[in-house]
Amino acid sequence: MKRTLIKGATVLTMTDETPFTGDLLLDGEHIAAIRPNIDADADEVIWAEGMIAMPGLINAHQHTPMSLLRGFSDDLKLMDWLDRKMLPAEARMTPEDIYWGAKLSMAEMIRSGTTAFADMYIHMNEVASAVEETGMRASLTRGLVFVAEDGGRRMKEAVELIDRWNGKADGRITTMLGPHSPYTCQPGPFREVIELALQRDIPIHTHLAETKEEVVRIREKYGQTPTEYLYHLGLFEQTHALLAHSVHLNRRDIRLLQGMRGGVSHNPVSNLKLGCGIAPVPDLIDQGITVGLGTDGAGSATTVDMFATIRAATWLQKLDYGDPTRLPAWQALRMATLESARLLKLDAETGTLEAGKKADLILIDIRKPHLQPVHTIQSLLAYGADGSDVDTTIVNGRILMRGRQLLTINEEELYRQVSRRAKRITDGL
Ligand SMILES: CSC[C@H]1O[C@@H](n2cnc3c(O)ncnc32)[C@H](O)[C@@H]1O
Ligand SMILES: [Zn+2]
Repeated sequence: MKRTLIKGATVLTMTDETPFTGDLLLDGEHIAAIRPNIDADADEVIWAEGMIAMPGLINAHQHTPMSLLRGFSDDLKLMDWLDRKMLPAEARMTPEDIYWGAKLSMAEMIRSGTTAFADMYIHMNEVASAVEETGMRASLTRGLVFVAEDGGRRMKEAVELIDRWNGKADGRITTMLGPHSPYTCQPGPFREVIELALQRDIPIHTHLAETKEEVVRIREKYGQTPTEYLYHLGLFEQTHALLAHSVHLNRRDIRLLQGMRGGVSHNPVSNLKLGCGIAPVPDLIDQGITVGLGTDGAGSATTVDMFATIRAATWLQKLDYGDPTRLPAWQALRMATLESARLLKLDAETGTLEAGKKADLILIDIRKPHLQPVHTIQSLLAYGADGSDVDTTIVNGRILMRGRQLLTINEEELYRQVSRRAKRITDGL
């Protein structure tokens, strides 16, 4: 097993707010030790003076292949964007397109310090292959829309994905079930998915209350809010549910989520760009609900840089409340690490730097004008850093990027493939 020694970093474990100067010893997939000074034999030594070592960021809501649709359709309302632009483009995507789109997202994520993500899309076998090759950690979900109308094909694919990939790629791949949303999944199929999730102990990944239009649609159809709809289907009783967005929740909705397993992925950049609204993040946290951070797909958010997401999350709450004490830097960083890990059920393995946990970590180069001088590390990370400040990305003890060179992805070939495929998919739409 390979041993890697990282020397002289400013270590922010994310277990508490106090950084220290020290070393990390990685033994195979795990962190073997973290302390001020480690003298040990290692196969590789990384000299990390001037760098912050912290847990890799965890993107709790992605649609990785949508990077092929980045910039294809902007400045539309969600339902128009989805129905008129995304769905027709997705109908043209081949499994190979999905593979290259997913890889493009993974290149961007590794480059900007993300080590794990939750993904929901179609042709997920190809996404899984890309995860296996790039070395990232992921929780994968076959998105389920209108399953009552396809003779069981999508449900079959969802189950096949779980059977084929759960626990694979050295345990880096886990799986979920993905009823897309209250407005695309009718009560019968949604209930079936919940039962299956319970039988097989698989978490559920879904979208909830993203727009006002969704709230109106669900009220017209079922006489309930989207949250009440999912509550009455039994989603929050026993399943671990990852709820993307949860922007339009009233007080009663928030009470219905109290005590749930799982929690909410807040996706501020996507919400801002689609004009969806501001999620009630402080109220959710006050009620003890886990809130992590995600980007959503690049088709809506344009960027999947989690540093941009952290910054947007804090600014949005400060603006919304007219109060700069809301969602401070430390809390936003915790959302992007440990809280997101909880949403993916990966908090025993990642989300903080601790001996015994998986070696998923990043080194951020702060020898740059916009990251000096250093008063408070968490302030620099949340308000000043960009993904491009990440120097090194390590997942499961394997170095995926070093000195900003990707080691598991051929970028030249990647850009050739995606530009050709993106043109074909969107031509004339
Ligand atoms: C069936 S796979 C997932 C499905 O979700 C669509 N999608 C991407 N972003 C969003 C969003 O913000 N809200 C709702 N649906 C979204 C994507 O285009 C796929 O069709
Ligand atoms: Zn989404």
